Amino acid sequence: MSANAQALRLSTTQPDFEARFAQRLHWSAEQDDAIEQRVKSILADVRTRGDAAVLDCTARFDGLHAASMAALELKQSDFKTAFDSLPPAQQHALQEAAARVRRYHEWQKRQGGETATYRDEDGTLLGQKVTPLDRVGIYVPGGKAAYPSSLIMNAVPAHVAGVGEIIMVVPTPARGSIAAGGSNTPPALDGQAQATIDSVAKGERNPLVLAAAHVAGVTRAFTIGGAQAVAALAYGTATIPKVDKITGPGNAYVASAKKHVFGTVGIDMIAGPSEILVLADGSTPPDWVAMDLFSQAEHDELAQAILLCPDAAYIDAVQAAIDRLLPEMPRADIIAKSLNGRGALIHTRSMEEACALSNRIAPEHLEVSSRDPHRWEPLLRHAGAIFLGAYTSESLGDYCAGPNHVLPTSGTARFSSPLSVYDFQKRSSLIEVSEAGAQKLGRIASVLAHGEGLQAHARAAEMRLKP
Ligand SMILES: NC(=O)c1ccc[n+]([C@@H]2O[C@H](COP(=O)([O-])OP(=O)(O)OC[C@H]3O[C@@H](n4cnc5c(N)ncnc54)[C@H](O)[C@@H]3O)[C@@H](O)[C@H]2O)c1
Ligand SMILES: N[C@H](CO)Cc1c[nH]c[nH+]1
Ligand SMILES: [Zn+2]
Repeated sequence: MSANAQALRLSTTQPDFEARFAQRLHWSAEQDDAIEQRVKSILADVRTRGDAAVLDCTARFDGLHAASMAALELKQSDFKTAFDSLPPAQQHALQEAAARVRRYHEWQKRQGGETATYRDEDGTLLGQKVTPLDRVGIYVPGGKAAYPSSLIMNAVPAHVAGVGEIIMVVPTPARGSIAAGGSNTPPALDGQAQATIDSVAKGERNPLVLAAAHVAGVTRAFTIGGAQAVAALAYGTATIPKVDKITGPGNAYVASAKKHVFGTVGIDMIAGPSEILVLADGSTPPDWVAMDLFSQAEHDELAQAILLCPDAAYIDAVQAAIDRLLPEMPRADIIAKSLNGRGALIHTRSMEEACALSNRIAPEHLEVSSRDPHRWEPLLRHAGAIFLGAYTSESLGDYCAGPNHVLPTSGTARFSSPLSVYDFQKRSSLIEVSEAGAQKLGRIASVLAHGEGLQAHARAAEMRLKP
Protein backbone atom coordinates (compact mmCIF):
# COMPACT_ATOMS: atom_id res chain seq x y z
CA MET A 1 0.00 0.00 0.00
CA SER A 2 1.54 3.33 -1.01
CA ALA A 3 0.99 6.12 1.51
CA ASN A 4 0.06 9.60 0.39
CA ALA A 5 0.70 12.70 2.49
CA GLN A 6 -1.06 15.93 1.71
CA ALA A 7 -0.59 18.16 4.74
CA LEU A 8 -3.25 20.82 5.09
CA ARG A 9 -2.35 24.00 3.13
CA LEU A 10 -3.25 27.23 4.88
CA SER A 11 -2.50 30.89 4.34
CA THR A 12 -2.71 33.56 7.03
CA THR A 13 -4.51 35.77 4.48
CA GLN A 14 -7.49 33.38 4.26
CA PRO A 15 -10.57 34.82 5.99
CA ASP A 16 -11.19 31.56 7.86
CA PHE A 17 -7.52 31.05 8.74
CA GLU A 18 -7.94 31.47 12.52
CA ALA A 19 -10.69 28.84 12.75
CA ARG A 20 -8.86 26.33 10.57
CA PHE A 21 -5.57 26.93 12.36
CA ALA A 22 -7.20 26.44 15.79
CA GLN A 23 -8.88 23.26 14.60
CA ARG A 24 -5.58 21.84 13.38
CA LEU A 25 -3.79 22.63 16.63
CA HIS A 26 -6.50 21.13 18.79
CA TRP A 27 -5.48 17.80 20.18
CA SER A 28 -7.72 15.44 22.08
CA ALA A 29 -7.13 11.79 22.69
CA GLU A 30 -10.43 10.16 21.72
CA GLN A 31 -9.96 7.33 24.17
CA ASP A 32 -9.17 9.59 27.11
CA ASP A 33 -11.99 8.36 29.33
CA ALA A 34 -11.36 4.70 28.64
CA ILE A 35 -7.63 5.16 29.27
CA GLU A 36 -8.26 7.11 32.49
CA GLN A 37 -10.52 4.39 33.85
CA ARG A 38 -8.12 1.63 33.02
CA VAL A 39 -5.17 3.51 34.46
CA LYS A 40 -7.02 4.20 37.71
CA SER A 41 -7.84 0.55 38.14
CA ILE A 42 -4.25 -0.51 37.37
CA LEU A 43 -2.88 1.99 39.91
CA ALA A 44 -5.30 0.78 42.59
CA ASP A 45 -4.47 -2.85 41.84
CA VAL A 46 -0.70 -2.32 42.09
CA ARG A 47 -1.12 -0.27 45.24
CA THR A 48 -3.09 -3.09 46.86
CA ARG A 49 -1.50 -6.24 45.48
CA GLY A 50 2.04 -5.02 44.66
CA ASP A 51 4.19 -7.46 42.73
CA ALA A 52 1.28 -9.83 42.01
CA ALA A 53 -0.58 -7.04 40.19
CA VAL A 54 2.54 -6.00 38.28
CA LEU A 55 3.02 -9.59 37.13
CA ASP A 56 -0.62 -9.86 36.04
CA CYS A 57 -0.58 -6.57 34.13
CA THR A 58 2.69 -7.44 32.43
CA ALA A 59 1.19 -10.72 31.25
CA ARG A 60 -2.04 -9.04 30.22
CA PHE A 61 -0.73 -5.98 28.37
CA ASP A 62 2.78 -6.99 27.29
CA GLY A 63 2.17 -10.70 26.76
CA LEU A 64 5.14 -11.35 29.05
CA HIS A 65 4.42 -14.24 31.40
CA ALA A 66 6.74 -14.44 34.38
CA ALA A 67 6.35 -16.47 37.54
CA SER A 68 8.12 -13.97 39.74
CA MET A 69 9.47 -10.45 39.69
CA ALA A 70 12.97 -11.88 39.71
CA ALA A 71 12.38 -13.02 36.15
CA LEU A 72 11.60 -9.42 35.17
CA GLU A 73 14.74 -7.92 36.66
CA LEU A 74 17.65 -7.15 34.37
CA LYS A 75 21.16 -7.61 35.73
CA GLN A 76 24.27 -5.46 35.29
CA SER A 77 25.79 -8.46 33.54
CA ASP A 78 22.92 -8.36 30.99
CA PHE A 79 23.87 -4.76 30.20
CA LYS A 80 27.56 -5.56 29.84
CA THR A 81 26.90 -8.61 27.67
CA ALA A 82 24.60 -6.57 25.41
CA PHE A 83 27.20 -3.81 25.08
CA ASP A 84 30.03 -6.24 24.35
CA SER A 85 28.04 -7.95 21.63
CA LEU A 86 27.24 -4.75 19.70
CA PRO A 87 29.16 -3.83 16.54
CA PRO A 88 31.92 -1.29 17.33
CA ALA A 89 30.09 1.49 15.43
CA GLN A 90 27.08 1.17 17.74
CA GLN A 91 29.27 0.96 20.85
CA HIS A 92 31.07 4.11 19.75
CA ALA A 93 27.86 5.99 18.90
CA LEU A 94 26.33 5.21 22.31
CA GLN A 95 29.48 6.30 24.12
CA GLU A 96 29.85 9.50 22.09
CA ALA A 97 26.18 10.43 22.54
CA ALA A 98 26.36 9.80 26.31
CA ALA A 99 29.59 11.80 26.60
CA ARG A 100 28.09 14.79 24.77
CA VAL A 101 24.89 14.68 26.85
CA ARG A 102 27.00 14.42 30.02
CA ARG A 103 29.16 17.38 29.03
CA TYR A 104 26.12 19.55 28.34
CA HIS A 105 24.45 18.65 31.63
CA GLU A 106 27.67 19.21 33.59
CA TRP A 107 27.79 22.68 32.07
CA GLN A 108 24.12 23.13 32.96
CA LYS A 109 24.82 22.14 36.57
CA ARG A 110 27.36 24.95 36.82
CA GLN A 111 24.66 27.42 35.67
CA GLY A 112 22.73 27.55 38.92
CA GLY A 113 22.71 23.89 39.87
CA GLU A 114 25.11 24.25 42.79
CA THR A 115 24.83 25.38 46.40
CA ALA A 116 25.53 29.11 46.78
CA THR A 117 25.30 31.68 49.57
CA TYR A 118 25.89 35.39 50.21
CA ARG A 119 26.07 37.54 53.36
CA ASP A 120 24.29 40.74 54.30
CA GLU A 121 26.48 43.53 55.65
CA ASP A 122 25.56 42.52 59.23
CA GLY A 123 26.87 39.01 58.67
CA THR A 124 23.53 37.28 58.03
CA LEU A 125 24.02 34.35 55.64
CA LEU A 126 21.45 33.58 52.94
CA GLY A 127 21.50 31.11 50.11
CA GLN A 128 20.34 27.81 48.75
CA LYS A 129 21.60 24.31 49.36
CA VAL A 130 21.22 22.01 46.37
CA THR A 131 20.69 18.32 47.11
CA PRO A 132 20.30 15.51 44.58
CA LEU A 133 17.26 13.27 44.87
CA ASP A 134 17.98 10.01 46.67
CA ARG A 135 16.25 7.66 44.26
CA VAL A 136 14.55 8.25 40.90
CA GLY A 137 12.61 6.05 38.50
CA ILE A 138 13.25 6.52 34.81
CA TYR A 139 10.67 5.34 32.30
CA VAL A 140 12.15 4.19 29.00
CA PRO A 141 9.39 3.62 26.43
CA GLY A 142 9.32 0.27 24.72
CA GLY A 143 5.88 -0.50 23.37
CA LYS A 144 6.15 0.24 19.66
CA ALA A 145 9.81 1.21 19.39
CA ALA A 146 12.95 1.01 21.52
CA TYR A 147 14.53 4.24 22.79
CA PRO A 148 18.13 3.87 23.99
CA SER A 149 18.49 7.62 23.37
CA SER A 150 15.75 8.34 25.92
CA LEU A 151 17.55 6.15 28.45
CA ILE A 152 20.66 8.30 28.01
CA MET A 153 18.62 11.53 28.20
CA ASN A 154 17.17 10.49 31.57
CA ALA A 155 19.99 8.58 33.26
CA VAL A 156 22.86 10.93 32.40
CA PRO A 157 21.42 14.13 33.93
CA ALA A 158 20.37 12.08 36.98
CA HIS A 159 23.99 10.98 37.42
CA VAL A 160 25.32 14.47 36.83
CA ALA A 161 22.95 15.77 39.51
CA GLY A 162 24.33 13.14 41.90
CA VAL A 163 21.24 10.93 42.30
CA GLY A 164 22.02 7.92 44.48
CA GLU A 165 19.91 5.23 42.81
CA ILE A 166 18.38 5.09 39.34
CA ILE A 167 15.63 2.50 38.90
CA MET A 168 14.81 1.93 35.24
CA VAL A 169 11.62 0.42 33.86
CA VAL A 170 11.29 -0.57 30.21
CA PRO A 171 8.55 -2.74 28.74
CA THR A 172 9.68 -5.61 26.56
CA PRO A 173 6.39 -6.63 24.97
CA ALA A 174 6.09 -9.90 23.14
CA ARG A 175 5.21 -9.56 19.45
CA GLY A 176 1.46 -9.45 18.99
CA SER A 177 0.82 -8.20 22.53
CA ILE A 178 -1.28 -5.10 23.18
CA ALA A 179 1.77 -2.95 23.90
CA ALA A 180 3.43 -4.05 20.68
CA GLY A 181 0.38 -2.95 18.73
CA GLY A 182 -1.59 -6.18 18.85
CA SER A 183 -5.22 -6.57 19.92
CA ASN A 184 -6.52 -3.64 21.91
CA THR A 185 -8.96 -5.79 23.83
CA PRO A 186 -7.05 -7.41 26.66
CA PRO A 187 -8.00 -10.92 27.68
CA ALA A 188 -9.43 -11.40 31.17
CA LEU A 189 -6.86 -11.69 33.93
CA ASP A 190 -6.02 -15.22 34.94
CA GLY A 191 -3.36 -14.67 37.59
CA GLN A 192 -3.67 -18.15 39.04
CA ALA A 193 -2.88 -19.85 35.76
CA GLN A 194 -0.08 -17.41 34.99
CA ALA A 195 1.58 -18.14 38.30
CA THR A 196 2.33 -21.62 37.08
CA ILE A 197 4.30 -20.37 34.12
CA ASP A 198 7.83 -20.37 35.41
CA SER A 199 9.88 -18.14 33.14
CA VAL A 200 9.85 -15.06 31.01
CA ALA A 201 8.26 -15.88 27.68
CA LYS A 202 9.10 -14.04 24.50
CA GLY A 203 9.71 -10.52 25.87
CA GLU A 204 11.89 -8.73 23.40
CA ARG A 205 14.82 -7.15 25.16
CA ASN A 206 16.37 -4.57 22.89
CA PRO A 207 20.19 -4.94 22.87
CA LEU A 208 20.79 -1.22 22.26
CA VAL A 209 18.64 -0.32 25.27
CA LEU A 210 20.52 -2.79 27.46
CA ALA A 211 23.85 -1.52 26.15
CA ALA A 212 22.77 2.09 26.77
CA ALA A 213 22.04 1.10 30.38
CA HIS A 214 25.64 -0.13 30.59
CA VAL A 215 26.99 3.13 29.13
CA ALA A 216 24.76 5.55 31.06
CA GLY A 217 24.58 3.50 34.26
CA VAL A 218 21.41 2.44 36.06
CA THR A 219 21.20 0.86 39.51
CA ARG A 220 18.38 -1.62 38.94
CA ALA A 221 16.12 -2.29 35.96
CA PHE A 222 12.86 -4.13 35.36
CA THR A 223 11.18 -5.18 32.12
CA ILE A 224 7.82 -3.67 32.96
CA GLY A 225 5.97 -0.74 31.42
CA GLY A 226 2.77 1.24 31.20
CA ALA A 227 0.68 2.36 34.18
CA GLN A 228 1.73 -0.69 36.21
CA ALA A 229 5.40 0.33 36.04
CA VAL A 230 4.59 3.91 37.05
CA ALA A 231 2.47 2.60 39.95
CA ALA A 232 5.21 0.23 41.12
CA LEU A 233 7.76 3.05 41.17
CA ALA A 234 5.38 5.46 42.88
CA TYR A 235 4.05 3.17 45.61
CA GLY A 236 6.84 0.61 45.82
CA THR A 237 6.29 -3.16 45.89
CA ALA A 238 8.11 -5.95 47.68
CA THR A 239 10.58 -6.03 44.77
CA ILE A 240 10.52 -2.56 43.25
CA PRO A 241 11.77 0.24 45.45
CA LYS A 242 9.57 3.30 45.87
CA VAL A 243 11.23 6.30 44.22
CA ASP A 244 11.10 10.04 44.91
CA LYS A 245 10.45 11.12 41.33
CA ILE A 246 9.55 9.51 38.00
CA THR A 247 10.89 10.98 34.76
CA GLY A 248 10.72 9.99 31.12
CA PRO A 249 8.28 9.94 28.22
CA GLY A 250 5.69 7.32 27.37
CA ASN A 251 2.34 6.71 25.74
CA ALA A 252 -1.08 7.85 26.94
CA TYR A 253 -1.21 5.16 29.68
CA VAL A 254 2.14 6.28 31.05
CA ALA A 255 1.22 9.98 30.86
CA SER A 256 -2.09 9.43 32.62
CA ALA A 257 -0.47 7.29 35.35
CA LYS A 258 2.19 9.94 35.96
CA LYS A 259 -0.50 12.58 36.32
CA HIS A 260 -2.32 10.45 38.91
CA VAL A 261 0.74 9.62 41.05
CA PHE A 262 1.97 13.22 41.14
CA GLY A 263 2.00 14.27 44.77
CA THR A 264 2.93 10.79 46.00
CA VAL A 265 6.10 11.24 43.92
CA GLY A 266 7.45 14.06 41.79
CA ILE A 267 7.21 13.88 38.01
CA ASP A 268 9.03 15.75 35.27
CA MET A 269 6.14 16.55 32.92
CA ILE A 270 3.19 15.05 31.07
CA ALA A 271 4.44 14.48 27.53
CA GLY A 272 2.07 14.32 24.55
CA PRO A 273 2.84 13.24 20.97
CA SER A 274 6.02 14.63 19.34
CA GLU A 275 5.94 17.93 17.47
CA ILE A 276 8.11 19.84 15.04
CA LEU A 277 7.60 23.30 13.64
CA VAL A 278 9.89 24.45 10.84
CA LEU A 279 10.13 28.17 10.28
CA ALA A 280 11.69 28.51 6.83
CA ASP A 281 12.78 31.50 4.78
CA GLY A 282 13.14 29.33 1.67
CA SER A 283 16.94 29.07 1.70
CA THR A 284 17.23 25.43 2.88
CA PRO A 285 16.99 22.58 0.34
CA PRO A 286 13.30 21.52 0.38
CA ASP A 287 14.28 17.85 0.77
CA TRP A 288 15.99 18.65 4.07
CA VAL A 289 12.88 20.33 5.41
CA ALA A 290 10.60 17.53 4.18
CA MET A 291 12.77 14.95 5.97
CA ASP A 292 12.82 17.04 9.15
CA LEU A 293 9.02 17.09 9.10
CA PHE A 294 9.05 13.30 8.59
CA SER A 295 11.49 12.84 11.48
CA GLN A 296 8.89 13.74 14.09
CA ALA A 297 5.88 12.49 12.11
CA GLU A 298 7.40 9.00 12.09
CA HIS A 299 7.16 8.77 15.89
CA ASP A 300 3.40 8.58 16.04
CA GLU A 301 0.22 8.95 13.95
CA LEU A 302 -0.68 11.74 16.38
CA ALA A 303 2.65 13.59 16.02
CA GLN A 304 2.41 17.10 14.60
CA ALA A 305 4.66 18.54 11.87
CA ILE A 306 4.10 22.13 10.70
CA LEU A 307 5.91 24.35 8.18
CA LEU A 308 5.62 28.15 8.34
CA CYS A 309 7.05 30.05 5.39
CA PRO A 310 6.44 33.38 3.61
CA ASP A 311 7.38 31.90 0.19
CA ALA A 312 4.49 30.02 -1.50
CA ALA A 313 6.70 28.54 -4.22
CA TYR A 314 8.99 27.10 -1.55
CA ILE A 315 6.02 25.47 0.20
CA ASP A 316 5.13 23.85 -3.17
CA ALA A 317 8.70 22.56 -3.40
CA VAL A 318 8.51 21.06 0.11
CA GLN A 319 5.21 19.33 -0.78
CA ALA A 320 6.86 17.95 -3.95
CA ALA A 321 9.75 16.67 -1.81
CA ILE A 322 7.27 15.04 0.57
CA ASP A 323 5.57 13.27 -2.36
CA ARG A 324 8.90 12.06 -3.74
CA LEU A 325 10.55 11.01 -0.47
CA LEU A 326 7.63 9.44 1.37
CA PRO A 327 7.52 6.15 -0.56
CA GLU A 328 11.15 5.49 0.47
CA MET A 329 10.33 5.65 4.14
CA PRO A 330 9.85 2.39 6.07
CA ARG A 331 7.42 4.18 8.41
CA ALA A 332 5.55 5.85 5.51
CA ASP A 333 2.14 4.85 6.85
CA ILE A 334 2.69 6.48 10.23
CA ILE A 335 4.20 9.58 8.59
CA ALA A 336 1.29 9.89 6.16
CA LYS A 337 -1.30 9.54 8.94
CA SER A 338 0.48 12.17 11.01
CA LEU A 339 0.84 14.65 8.13
CA ASN A 340 -2.68 14.12 6.80
CA GLY A 341 -4.32 14.25 10.20
CA ARG A 342 -2.31 16.86 12.06
CA GLY A 343 0.29 18.40 9.69
CA ALA A 344 0.08 21.86 8.10
CA LEU A 345 2.00 23.87 5.52
CA ILE A 346 1.24 27.50 6.30
CA HIS A 347 1.97 30.44 4.03
CA THR A 348 2.61 33.55 6.12
CA ARG A 349 2.82 37.20 5.10
CA SER A 350 6.36 37.50 6.48
CA MET A 351 8.97 35.82 8.66
CA GLU A 352 7.90 38.19 11.46
CA GLU A 353 4.35 36.86 11.22
CA ALA A 354 5.71 33.29 11.14
CA CYS A 355 7.61 33.96 14.39
CA ALA A 356 4.46 35.34 16.05
CA LEU A 357 2.48 32.27 14.95
CA SER A 358 5.21 29.98 16.22
CA ASN A 359 5.00 31.66 19.63
CA ARG A 360 1.28 30.90 19.73
CA ILE A 361 1.92 27.24 18.96
CA ALA A 362 4.82 26.93 21.46
CA PRO A 363 6.12 23.77 19.75
CA GLU A 364 8.23 21.05 21.32
CA HIS A 365 10.88 21.42 18.58
CA LEU A 366 11.33 24.61 16.57
CA GLU A 367 13.69 24.66 13.59
CA VAL A 368 14.68 28.09 12.30
CA SER A 369 15.68 26.99 8.82
CA SER A 370 16.99 30.32 7.65
CA ARG A 371 20.08 31.89 6.17
CA ASP A 372 20.00 34.30 9.09
CA PRO A 373 18.64 32.38 12.13
CA HIS A 374 19.99 34.87 14.67
CA ARG A 375 17.82 37.57 13.14
CA TRP A 376 14.70 35.59 14.08
CA GLU A 377 15.77 33.95 17.33
CA PRO A 378 15.17 37.07 19.46
CA LEU A 379 11.53 37.06 18.29
CA LEU A 380 10.99 33.47 19.45
CA ARG A 381 9.73 33.12 23.00
CA HIS A 382 8.03 29.76 23.43
CA ALA A 383 9.55 26.42 22.33
CA GLY A 384 10.98 23.32 24.03
CA ALA A 385 14.15 23.51 21.93
CA ILE A 386 15.19 25.92 19.17
CA PHE A 387 17.37 24.57 16.36
CA LEU A 388 19.19 27.36 14.54
CA GLY A 389 20.24 27.19 10.88
CA ALA A 390 19.91 24.75 8.01
CA TYR A 391 22.53 22.32 9.32
CA THR A 392 20.82 21.84 12.68
CA SER A 393 18.40 19.04 11.97
CA GLU A 394 16.13 18.31 14.92
CA SER A 395 17.24 14.68 14.79
CA LEU A 396 20.75 15.67 15.92
CA GLY A 397 19.15 17.00 19.09
CA ASP A 398 17.25 13.75 19.56
CA TYR A 399 20.47 11.76 19.77
CA CYS A 400 23.67 13.54 20.42
CA ALA A 401 23.87 17.35 20.27
CA GLY A 402 23.88 17.41 24.08
CA PRO A 403 20.76 19.21 25.38
CA ASN A 404 17.95 16.98 26.58
CA HIS A 405 15.41 15.57 24.13
CA VAL A 406 12.65 15.21 26.73
CA LEU A 407 10.79 18.45 26.08
CA PRO A 408 7.45 20.10 26.83
CA THR A 409 4.74 19.38 24.22
CA SER A 410 1.18 20.51 23.41
CA GLY A 411 1.86 24.19 24.03
CA THR A 412 3.27 23.61 27.54
CA ALA A 413 6.55 25.21 26.46
CA ARG A 414 4.74 28.43 27.39
CA PHE A 415 5.36 27.54 31.03
CA SER A 416 7.75 24.60 31.26
CA SER A 417 11.27 23.62 30.28
CA PRO A 418 13.29 20.66 28.98
CA LEU A 419 14.22 17.82 31.32
CA SER A 420 17.43 18.90 33.01
CA VAL A 421 19.87 18.38 35.85
CA TYR A 422 17.55 20.61 37.91
CA ASP A 423 14.80 17.97 37.69
CA PHE A 424 17.02 15.61 39.64
CA GLN A 425 17.86 18.09 42.37
CA LYS A 426 15.96 20.04 44.95
CA ARG A 427 16.80 23.18 46.79
CA SER A 428 16.67 24.04 50.49
CA SER A 429 16.93 27.66 51.53
CA LEU A 430 19.79 28.44 53.92
CA ILE A 431 19.32 31.18 56.51
CA GLU A 432 21.76 32.04 59.33
CA VAL A 433 20.86 35.32 61.02
CA SER A 434 23.61 37.10 62.95
CA GLU A 435 22.97 38.79 66.28
CA ALA A 436 23.04 42.17 64.52
CA GLY A 437 20.77 40.86 61.77
CA ALA A 438 18.24 39.65 64.36
CA GLN A 439 17.86 43.24 65.62
CA LYS A 440 16.87 44.50 62.19
CA LEU A 441 14.80 41.52 60.99
CA GLY A 442 13.17 41.07 64.42
CA ARG A 443 11.57 44.51 64.29
CA ILE A 444 10.21 43.98 60.76
CA ALA A 445 8.90 40.49 61.58
CA SER A 446 7.31 41.69 64.83
CA VAL A 447 5.29 44.38 63.04
CA LEU A 448 4.09 42.01 60.33
CA ALA A 449 3.33 39.17 62.78
CA HIS A 450 1.18 41.46 64.95
CA GLY A 451 -0.57 42.55 61.76
CA GLU A 452 -1.40 38.91 61.01
CA GLY A 453 -2.54 38.32 64.59
CA LEU A 454 0.17 35.70 65.17
CA GLN A 455 1.51 36.50 68.64
CA ALA A 456 3.94 33.61 68.98
CA HIS A 457 5.63 34.62 65.73
CA ALA A 458 5.98 38.17 67.02
CA ARG A 459 7.31 37.15 70.44
CA ALA A 460 9.84 34.71 68.97
CA ALA A 461 11.30 37.62 66.98
CA GLU A 462 11.05 40.12 69.87
CA MET A 463 12.78 37.80 72.40
CA ARG A 464 15.95 38.11 70.34
CA LEU A 465 15.93 41.92 70.37
CA LYS A 466 18.41 43.59 72.72
CA PRO A 467 16.77 45.90 75.25
N1 LIG B 1 9.09 13.09 24.33
C1 LIG B 1 10.12 12.25 24.22
O1 LIG B 1 11.22 12.57 24.56
C2 LIG B 1 9.89 10.87 23.68
C3 LIG B 1 10.96 10.00 23.50
C4 LIG B 1 10.70 8.72 23.08
C5 LIG B 1 9.39 8.32 22.83
N2 LIG B 1 8.39 9.21 22.99
C6 LIG B 1 6.99 8.82 22.80
O2 LIG B 1 6.66 7.89 23.81
C7 LIG B 1 5.63 7.04 23.34
C8 LIG B 1 6.02 5.60 23.58
O3 LIG B 1 4.88 4.79 23.45
P1 LIG B 1 4.94 3.23 23.29
O4 LIG B 1 3.54 2.76 23.23
O5 LIG B 1 5.85 2.87 22.18
O6 LIG B 1 5.67 2.68 24.60
P2 LIG B 1 5.36 2.86 26.16
O7 LIG B 1 6.45 2.15 26.86
O8 LIG B 1 5.10 4.26 26.52
O9 LIG B 1 4.00 2.06 26.40
C9 LIG B 1 3.92 0.66 26.41
C10 LIG B 1 3.09 0.22 27.60
O10 LIG B 1 1.78 0.75 27.46
C11 LIG B 1 0.88 -0.13 28.08
N3 LIG B 1 -0.29 -0.31 27.22
C12 LIG B 1 -0.34 -0.31 25.86
N4 LIG B 1 -1.59 -0.56 25.44
C13 LIG B 1 -2.34 -0.73 26.56
C14 LIG B 1 -3.72 -1.00 26.79
N5 LIG B 1 -4.58 -1.15 25.77
N6 LIG B 1 -4.14 -1.10 28.07
C15 LIG B 1 -3.28 -0.92 29.11
N7 LIG B 1 -1.97 -0.67 28.94
C16 LIG B 1 -1.51 -0.57 27.68
C17 LIG B 1 1.56 -1.45 28.29
O11 LIG B 1 1.67 -1.68 29.65
C18 LIG B 1 2.95 -1.27 27.71
O12 LIG B 1 3.94 -1.79 28.55
C19 LIG B 1 5.44 7.36 21.85
O13 LIG B 1 4.32 8.22 21.70
C20 LIG B 1 6.72 8.13 21.49
O14 LIG B 1 6.56 9.06 20.45
C21 LIG B 1 8.60 10.47 23.44
N1 LIG C 1 11.93 13.23 19.18
C1 LIG C 1 11.65 12.51 20.40
C2 LIG C 1 11.11 13.49 21.42
O1 LIG C 1 9.98 14.13 20.94
C3 LIG C 1 12.85 11.84 20.99
C4 LIG C 1 13.46 10.76 20.18
C5 LIG C 1 14.02 9.60 20.59
N2 LIG C 1 14.49 8.95 19.51
C6 LIG C 1 14.24 9.67 18.47
N3 LIG C 1 13.61 10.77 18.85
ZN1 LIG D 1 12.56 12.04 17.53
